[in-house]
Amino acid sequence: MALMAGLRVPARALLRSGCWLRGAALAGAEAAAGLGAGVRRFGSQRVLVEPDPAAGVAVVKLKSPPVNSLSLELLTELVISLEKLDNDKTFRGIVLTSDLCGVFSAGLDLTELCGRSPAHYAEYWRALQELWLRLYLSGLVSVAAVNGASPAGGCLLCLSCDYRVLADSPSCVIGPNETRLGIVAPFWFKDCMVNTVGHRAAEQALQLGTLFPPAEALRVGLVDQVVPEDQVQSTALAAMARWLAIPDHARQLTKSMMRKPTADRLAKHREADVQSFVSFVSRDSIQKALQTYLEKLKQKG
Ligand SMILES: CCCC/C=C\CC(=O)SCCNC(=O)CCNC(=O)[C@H](O)C(C)(C)COP(=O)(O)OP(=O)(O)OC[C@H]1O[C@@H](n2cnc3c(N)ncnc32)[C@H](O)[C@@H]1OP(=O)(O)O
Repeated sequence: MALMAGLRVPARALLRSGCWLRGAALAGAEAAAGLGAGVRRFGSQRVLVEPDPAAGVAVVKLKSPPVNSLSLELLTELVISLEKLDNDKTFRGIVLTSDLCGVFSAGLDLTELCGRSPAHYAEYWRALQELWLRLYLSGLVSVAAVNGASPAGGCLLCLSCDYRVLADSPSCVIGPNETRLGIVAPFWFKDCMVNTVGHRAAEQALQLGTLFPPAEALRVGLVDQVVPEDQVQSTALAAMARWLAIPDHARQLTKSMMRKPTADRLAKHREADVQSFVSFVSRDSIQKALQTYLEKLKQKG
């Protein structure tokens, strides 16, 4: 383990994909996009917010090493940041990205789903629902700058945004791989997939647990653009400018018209969905499958 700014970060996470070497190039790209030195950042331990008040845009960076897995803490901090931005009239759009190299988000934190109490599972699932509803229905324009792998819950975050830009790198796979872990995506994740790629492609990807490489993700419509790694954030900001050219009230009403029926399916039955998750994840067979998967991940490391 290496110690960095008070965080315990595995050395291999820092070395991943030549992160240190690429840091300078990415900082240059950020500066070119107007988000370099001098910008006052805020946020929390795991969510960094880089505001550009003049543009009305905030870049929201997940920074929960080693892989931005969606722990209860990360979910909670992200909800708080989004709520703040949603309620601040300075901002009209957010770019959601990762502060880590090579990983956007590893999806749900599997340690939250293994060996915990039913009460914990329920609290965790409520936090995930809350994040999804807030992001999916946000009045802000949301662009995902997907600069790393984005399986399962990571893919859900991207699908909840209005537009997706993915880095063109073999490690930047994205998709709903739940079935490969022996678990099942919730119906609202399925709905998001269907709304984005259509029923047939969603069904295949969900059943097979497909992780799409960038070209395939673009072909199927899971992402809107694939660009070189060092252009992900600047491309996301350029896309944002196009979306912000539309008057907010018209765009927001249209977004709500498109998305509210999907969100309402969950919003109206949240507690039943929590209970269904708790009883599913508490099953011995599911606990065993998740533990085996987690152990394999750890052995790989
Ligand atoms: C029940 C219904 C729920 C349905 C909804 C959503 C389901 C999910 O989201 S389940 C999670 C699915 N996610 C995955 O399958 C991704 C698993 N991770 C990976 O494939 C790789 O870690 C990844 C490609 C993201 C990054 O690869 P590397 O850069 O090579 O990192 P490592 O694999 O070495 O991992 C480092 C470290 O992190 C731990 N890890 C990874 N993913 C998770 C996770 N999702 N939850 C918890 N912990 C995770 C991994 O075990 C390593 O730990 P250490 O060995 O202790 O360092």
